[in-house]
Amino acid sequence: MKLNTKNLKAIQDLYPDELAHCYGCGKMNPNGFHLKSYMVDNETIAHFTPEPKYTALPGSVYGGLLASILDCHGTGSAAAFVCENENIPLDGSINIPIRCVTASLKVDFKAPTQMGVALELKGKLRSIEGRKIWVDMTLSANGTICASGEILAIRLKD
Ligand SMILES: CCCCCCCCCC(=O)SCCNC(=O)CCNC(=O)[C@H](O)C(C)(C)COP(=O)(O)OP(=O)(O)OC[C@H]1O[C@@H](n2cnc3c(N)ncnc32)[C@H](O)[C@@H]1OP(=O)(O)O
Repeated sequence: MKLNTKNLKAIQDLYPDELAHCYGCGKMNPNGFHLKSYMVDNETIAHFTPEPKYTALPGSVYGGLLASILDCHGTGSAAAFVCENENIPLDGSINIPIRCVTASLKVDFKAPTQMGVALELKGKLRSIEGRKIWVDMTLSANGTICASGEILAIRLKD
């Protein structure tokens, strides 16, 4: 189902400009994917429609692309969950002061991912332990979960 983002701020758009050059999600990278993740009811959600050049077998999406967008959805989700935990607003009133990078990313490919449709990524917080944030993710096409992922994101020191 299409997410109405009219009154929502993308987590990645709250990164300060100097930290927004990531190929997967940075708003300052003119050649990147510009993945945008949103916090909705204690879970994170993003939609992304791959271009046909990211083909694996004809009609299905290349797994490396799926891992890339799960990576960026995961770090964005981790930052957002820390913000929620620390009552830092995600409404765009400030840039978020939390920076998280990927230490570990696991992806299980469960079914071929159909090309030509909007993929839906969801993230749920598993736990926060000090600087370590674990997020569980799914990636669906047409309502079918095609991949699941788990990320360990590390909050960078100030
Ligand atoms: C500024 C970012 C803005 C947003 C950009 C979007 C990012 C998009 C997603 C990406 O592609 S990020 C790029 C890919 N990732 C990297 O390049 C990270 C490379 N690794 C590092 O820079 C460091 O290893 C890292 C910052 C993750 C950790 O180094 P630190 O010196 O800050 O911490 P430390 O090594 O003490 O680890 C902190 C904790 O995490 C644990 N840890 C670190 N790496 C781990 C690992 N791989 N598996 C399991 N645990 C791990 C480590 O054991 C420790 O646990 P404890 O606190 O319990 O002792």
